[in-house]
Amino acid sequence: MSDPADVEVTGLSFGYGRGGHRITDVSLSVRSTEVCCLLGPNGAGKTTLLRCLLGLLRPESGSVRITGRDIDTLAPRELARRVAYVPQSTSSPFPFTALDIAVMGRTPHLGLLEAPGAADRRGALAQLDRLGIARLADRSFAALSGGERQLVLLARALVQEAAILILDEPTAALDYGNEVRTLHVVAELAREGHAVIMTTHQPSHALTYSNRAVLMRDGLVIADGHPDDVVTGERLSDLYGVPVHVTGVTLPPGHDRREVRTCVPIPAPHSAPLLSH
Ligand SMILES: Nc1ncnc2c1ncn2[C@@H]1O[C@H](COP(=O)(O)OP(=O)(O)OP(=O)(O)O)[C@@H](O)[C@H]1O
Repeated sequence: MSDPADVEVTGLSFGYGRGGHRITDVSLSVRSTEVCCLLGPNGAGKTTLLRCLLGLLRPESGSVRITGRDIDTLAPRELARRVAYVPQSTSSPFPFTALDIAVMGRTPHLGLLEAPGAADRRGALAQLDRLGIARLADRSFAALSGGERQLVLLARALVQEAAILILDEPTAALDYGNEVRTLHVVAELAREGHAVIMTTHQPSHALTYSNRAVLMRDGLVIADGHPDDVVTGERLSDLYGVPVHVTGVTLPPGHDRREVRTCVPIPAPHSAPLLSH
């Protein structure tokens, strides 16, 4: 028998009360070294699925196994050593610095009343540095921009040293440079052996940085496979209801990869480019 998948979801269904929105019969397994991008329109159920994977929502039926263990058998600290989560956005009413927030990622590794020590703070600083934000270490978390906060929360997740990373739109608030740098780190983490599940509204993220894409609509998984097979112009056009073209772009010589694929919207018929003044 092969090793258990890092995350194995089988026949999972969940609904927000009677007549509320639902996800239905979702099965998904994501293994070490995979970056799995969850794509789908607003309200498709992506965050709901992530919250079920984290044990924050209790499914009506089906199971979630984390590194071979049923999630219901894992105590919160055990779960936190296995899975780190970066939510869409968070603030803090308390006067924590960015470094304080990042150090909180050590909590599942500390004793009950143990405070983080110098080594924990050094480790957290190293992760802030990996994401290019060491300069923010002593700034108040509450006073950071949305994008800066997002990077600090990602640093906290890295400090947690969990094998599984669950990222809800991790680049939504980032400028272009930070978006690309963050996705490079995500791909690097998968190469190091992590399993990453991330939601995104950018199909190009799946095409360029992931090796697995899952498309969701109305609470159902409608496609699951390698991004080259799943993230096609036809599928995206159907999923988002707008015409989209997926194409390969040849990179200049000197790069590891010769081609990356990306997607572009097809302009409305008879639309000329806008004139510049
Ligand atoms: N706490 C809640 N109570 C009731 N309904 C909810 C709750 N949270 C989400 N929903 C509904 O469930 C559906 C799926 O929401 P979810 O946040 O999972 O979608 P999503 O795919 O992550 O969307 P987005 O891309 O906009 O973040 C939505 O219609 C939403 O209104």
